[in-house]
Amino acid sequence: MTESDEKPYFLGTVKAIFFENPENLYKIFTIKVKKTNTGWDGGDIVVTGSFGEIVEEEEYRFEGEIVDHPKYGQQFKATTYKRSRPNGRKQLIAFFSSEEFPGIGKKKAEKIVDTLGEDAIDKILQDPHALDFLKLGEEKTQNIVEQISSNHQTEQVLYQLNNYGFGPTLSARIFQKYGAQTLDKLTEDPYQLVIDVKGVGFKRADELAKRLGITGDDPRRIKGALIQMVTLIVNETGDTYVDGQDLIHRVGSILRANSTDDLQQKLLDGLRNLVKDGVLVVENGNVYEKDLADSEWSIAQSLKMITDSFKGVAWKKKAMKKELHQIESDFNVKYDESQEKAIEQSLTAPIFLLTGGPGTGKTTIINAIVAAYAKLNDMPLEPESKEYAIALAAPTGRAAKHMGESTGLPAMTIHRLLGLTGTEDDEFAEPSLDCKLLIIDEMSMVDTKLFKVLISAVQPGTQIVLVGDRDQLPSVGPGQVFADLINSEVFPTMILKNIHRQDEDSTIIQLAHDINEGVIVDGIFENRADRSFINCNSRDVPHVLSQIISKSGERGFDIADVQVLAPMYRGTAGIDNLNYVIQNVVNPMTPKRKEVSMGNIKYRIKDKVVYLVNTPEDNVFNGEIGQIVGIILAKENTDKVDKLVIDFDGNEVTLDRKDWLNITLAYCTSIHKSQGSEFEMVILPLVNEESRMLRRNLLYTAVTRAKRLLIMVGDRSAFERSIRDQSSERQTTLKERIFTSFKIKQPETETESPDEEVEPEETEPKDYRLTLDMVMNNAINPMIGMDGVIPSDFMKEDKAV
Ligand SMILES: Nc1ncnc2c1ncn2[C@@H]1O[C@H](COP(=O)(O)OP(=O)(O)OP(=O)(O)O)[C@@H](O)[C@H]1O
Repeated sequence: MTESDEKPYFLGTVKAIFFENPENLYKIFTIKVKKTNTGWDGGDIVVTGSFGEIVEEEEYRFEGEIVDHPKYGQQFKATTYKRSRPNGRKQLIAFFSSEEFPGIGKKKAEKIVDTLGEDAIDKILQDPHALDFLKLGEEKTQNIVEQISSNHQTEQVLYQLNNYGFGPTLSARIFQKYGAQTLDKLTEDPYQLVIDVKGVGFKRADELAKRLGITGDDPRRIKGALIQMVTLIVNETGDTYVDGQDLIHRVGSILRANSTDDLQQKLLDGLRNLVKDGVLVVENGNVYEKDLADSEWSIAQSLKMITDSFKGVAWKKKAMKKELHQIESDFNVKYDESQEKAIEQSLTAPIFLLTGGPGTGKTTIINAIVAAYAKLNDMPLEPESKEYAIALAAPTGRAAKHMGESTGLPAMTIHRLLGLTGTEDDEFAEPSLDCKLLIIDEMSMVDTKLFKVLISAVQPGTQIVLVGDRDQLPSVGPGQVFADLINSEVFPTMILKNIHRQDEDSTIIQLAHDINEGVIVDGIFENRADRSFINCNSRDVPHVLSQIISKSGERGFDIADVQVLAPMYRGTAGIDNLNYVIQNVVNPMTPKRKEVSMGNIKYRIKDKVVYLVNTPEDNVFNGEIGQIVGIILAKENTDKVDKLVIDFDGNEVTLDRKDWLNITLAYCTSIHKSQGSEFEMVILPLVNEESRMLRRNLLYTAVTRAKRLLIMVGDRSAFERSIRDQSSERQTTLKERIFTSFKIKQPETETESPDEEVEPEETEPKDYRLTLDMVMNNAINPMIGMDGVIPSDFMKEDKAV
């Protein structure tokens, strides 16, 4: 279709930008066509692509291709673009006097063109002092020069990133990170991207490196592979460190293609340099991301500070006993022995841990603690009052809501409490909490990094109560903070065992407790009033689920109360397919309905969706479930953008298309995501194909989400396997950090004989672990971690290895 060998292009003036994603620079706008080689004669055309700054009413040249969008028809998908330089005196005067350059009116613009001529722009780009004659003052002149050159640079950089194969999102992130220096940084060391830019992995950096001629065992390549592998492994396993031997082995095999005999030595050198640069930490043969290593130390030290700064309580034990009796009478409850002890300990200890399965009274105890604390400390239980200093928080929006409802007091997500945004900015946040009593619910979901920020924010003298169920799934992010704190036995802890929920017909809670004990009871697959099991293979799961859901209405369940929980996204019985299937059963498309799509997902009014990020400004948080109540198409609103209106439990939020990546369908969600939420009816499909995921804590977590009805579907053996297989503990060193900070002698490990003096290793290293240890032991300052602040130049005294 082109008239010449030139790439297809359009030259035209931008009329209206009607979509703009600030995160990835993706834009959609129309242009008034001035010239093209495509033969297009359809008038204005819609242009899409990722662009730096695009100014309306300005002229650009776009290269790319015409595509046929299934819904919007023919558009021009631009891969590169260039702002047309204003041409001739008239255009140049209009350019300089435009709104882009405040302070320059028509007179001054004329003066610029008269003085610098028609190549004024080039002259300014080459010589930042070219405009000095205008005598606008240093700052103003500089602003104008920067504006002109930044337009110029952004275009160049994005063009080059596109050539390097980066899509719009990554290009934007890279550009935001390095700015004008992007191209220099990339050519110098493309692997630095792995460290600096989220979303760039080793493979991507490696492809770029290859184009730049960096291959084989180049130290930069080794460094990139090491750092990426550590991140990959900790996120995959949930451990806070990686075994050094394993790391060297795995990285070695990635780089194998060009391996040389001394690759191993080079890997160790690479590791040492990363330690020197403060990116990784090595200790006892284990390799940590610096941030995770620091977080563990920081947690331990904060806990110690909180413990040390607690000066005891101002009231007598007798007063507490009396108050508890009063509360029992007010709440009409008689606490059992362990519950009573839990309340007493939480009121008298600086840090108290409370764990228990469903129905053991955790919420009941939180209520008692709050009431007793307020009374004993003469604090009004009125959040508006100046003296009120209790903070209640949980890791998810739903859990926080539950906490708020059951206490009648304000409760919020930990992110909100700390003023975190859930974005990369949080890395630099240093929040401070001014409460006197802090209670965290669903503590098992809190990961190492979040707990570090939370506990660092606590001020001396604050009392802390951490509540959760240690047998549930651990946090999504690395670490198992709650389990580690309990296992350390450093803090007073109560494990609640008695089930108090009084419902005669309820067998779900007992089932959950049996599962937790690893007991495969005879009755598990028998039908009861509140639970049943349907045996079928994975192929039949979608069909069986459709049937159950169609009939759930007859049993009095609204679809909002029915939640399907599954372990994995892929597969016939996976979350993605089940969402698709269920949506077509409960909310099918009909010819007159509105429907919008994002990727493979279609959205209709009434669809159940889940929010995937934290947006405190809209009061919606990760994991919250809502319903689509409105679809406003681009042509129906002045913003010219498709919008979804979603009702999150009374909080209506409007999401522009660019934000739709923050939601997904929620008829079926992952068991991991369901933590901290409860549902009237839970349908739980488990099949043998998911064997990699099937563990006791997964099944236990899923079953404990069901309040009134639980329907288990799938392979009987998949359920049995889940009950039998306990997940292995995550590897962390938080407990050891706590022991060190609290100066507690570490228990001897099993391999060491307590009677024998361990002789220092004198033989030649036999394996990677010893080599690594030797290398690193020479390199590491013996004070490493002792104060939680590891100086970045601690390798300065480094000896040659
Ligand atoms: N000592 C008690 N005597 C009588 N009833 C109790 C007692 N403790 C708790 N309960 C009741 O048992 C039920 C479960 O208690 P609660 O909700 O506090 O448990 P939980 O551990 O928070 O459970 P879940 O995690 O499932 O929410 C509630 O109805 C509560 O009123």
